[in-house]
Amino acid sequence: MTRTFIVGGNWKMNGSQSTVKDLVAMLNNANLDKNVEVVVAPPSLYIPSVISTLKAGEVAGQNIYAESKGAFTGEISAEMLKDVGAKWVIIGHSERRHVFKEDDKVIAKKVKHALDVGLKVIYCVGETLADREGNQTTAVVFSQLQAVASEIKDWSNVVIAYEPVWAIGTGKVATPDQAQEVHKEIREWIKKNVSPQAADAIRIQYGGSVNSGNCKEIGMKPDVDGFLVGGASLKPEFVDIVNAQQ
Ligand SMILES: O=C[C@H](O)COP(=O)(O)O
Repeated sequence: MTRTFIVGGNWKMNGSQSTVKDLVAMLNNANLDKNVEVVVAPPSLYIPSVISTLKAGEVAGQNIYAESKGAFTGEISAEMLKDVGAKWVIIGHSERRHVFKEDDKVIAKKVKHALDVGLKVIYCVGETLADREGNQTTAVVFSQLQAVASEIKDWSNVVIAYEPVWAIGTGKVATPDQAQEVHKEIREWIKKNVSPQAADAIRIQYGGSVNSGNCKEIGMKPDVDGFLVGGASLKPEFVDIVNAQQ
């Protein structure tokens, strides 16, 4: 099966009204590869303005809370994202896991809730440097997948982002072979634990220090179906990353 390449730009907690406007204009004016799906995740406050101005792709939230509404100061819900027109949400990002101490249980609950509400999910998994050095990469990634598999059966609206924690924001990108090896293991896991059809269809992005210089080689690997880009998604080189498959 041909999987549509998908490139996400996670803007994290960066930008201002003016830089967000500039980024949207840059994307709208770029000649982006029509065969690549583009999703950008602005900070929540800027989501409505990006939705109303971006022509070049769809919009994601960077996080949600697992409940629909209520006394959860500071949080936003999947329903709210849906209400303002977002199509996607990123869940389980390494910064949510490590800075905000979200565990697999709450993350899995968020994935289920987002899918129930009708959002598509970019579900992030990945090992720390200590995990990798202790040969625990697949054990960690599989347990992150299992947590979600305990909550959902249908993975058709899920994209998996494999983001080794040691590669995020560090400039230490995984080699194409390292990325391929884990992506292949993830696909095998989906085959065994969900279904062969799901394994064939699911898209697996690589994230962690992706830039215009390294994306082509990683993107050529057979089990790499896109990227989740942080730092470089705030720069003009994001266009080169989207267009790297041409
Ligand atoms: O969500 C994106 C990842 O955390 C990657 O960030 P980075 O490209 O700045 O390393």
